Amino acid sequence: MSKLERNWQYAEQYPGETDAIVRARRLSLELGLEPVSRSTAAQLSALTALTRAQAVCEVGTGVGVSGLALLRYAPEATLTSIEIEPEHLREARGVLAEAGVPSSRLRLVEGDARHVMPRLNLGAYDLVLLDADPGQLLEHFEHALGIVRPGGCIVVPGIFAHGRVPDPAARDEAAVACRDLLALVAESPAIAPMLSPTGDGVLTLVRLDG
Ligand SMILES: C[S@@+](CC[C@H](N)C(=O)[O-])C[C@H]1O[C@@H](n2cnc3c(N)ncnc32)[C@H](O)[C@@H]1O
Repeated sequence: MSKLERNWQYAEQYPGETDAIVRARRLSLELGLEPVSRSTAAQLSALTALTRAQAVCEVGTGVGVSGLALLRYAPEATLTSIEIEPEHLREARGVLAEAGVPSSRLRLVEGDARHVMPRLNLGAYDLVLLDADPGQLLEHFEHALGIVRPGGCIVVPGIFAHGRVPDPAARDEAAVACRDLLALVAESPAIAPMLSPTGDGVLTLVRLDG
């Protein structure tokens, strides 16, 4: 194992998780879903604490690993979470209820994010997590940019598309979409981008004022 791989593995094993997140992670893997990694979950928890988040939006609920992480240190926050698969949303509802998250802090929306996001309030969210279909990433990003407040952030886990993005020979839909987003935000005067190798890559985009 190389030094970089050891660093990565250490960072992934470092964060402690609540019992509820551990249970959700197990369920998620049983259902064949890919939840955010441990270190990514820790970053999400810290980001909502850092931004003192009141309103968080998530695209791709899965069964709730990232949702629990987003709410972990944000006692004031409400989570709007969008999921296209009714079965995933049903499991997530159970996971979040069992974890003791009051229903008043949750808005779980069943539907395609491409149709749901345009109905959300503009500039109203402190943090928007995009963790759904990478092929639709650019479309989700355009909507996210509209609903995040200035100074808030958009977080995209899995931005390396299972390690294919850094491989120039990889030209599948997900890798191309991730590369296109990375190129777009690198040029944008409206965004401060931060790329981290956590998990399968986490791209954090701060929407600048103005
Ligand atoms: C990687 S999983 C999400 C994992 C979750 N964020 C977690 O950490 O537990 C991706 C989810 O996005 C959902 N999804 C895919 N396309 C979607 C869309 N257009 N709108 C809403 N949800 C979508 C899938 O059904 C799946 O549950």
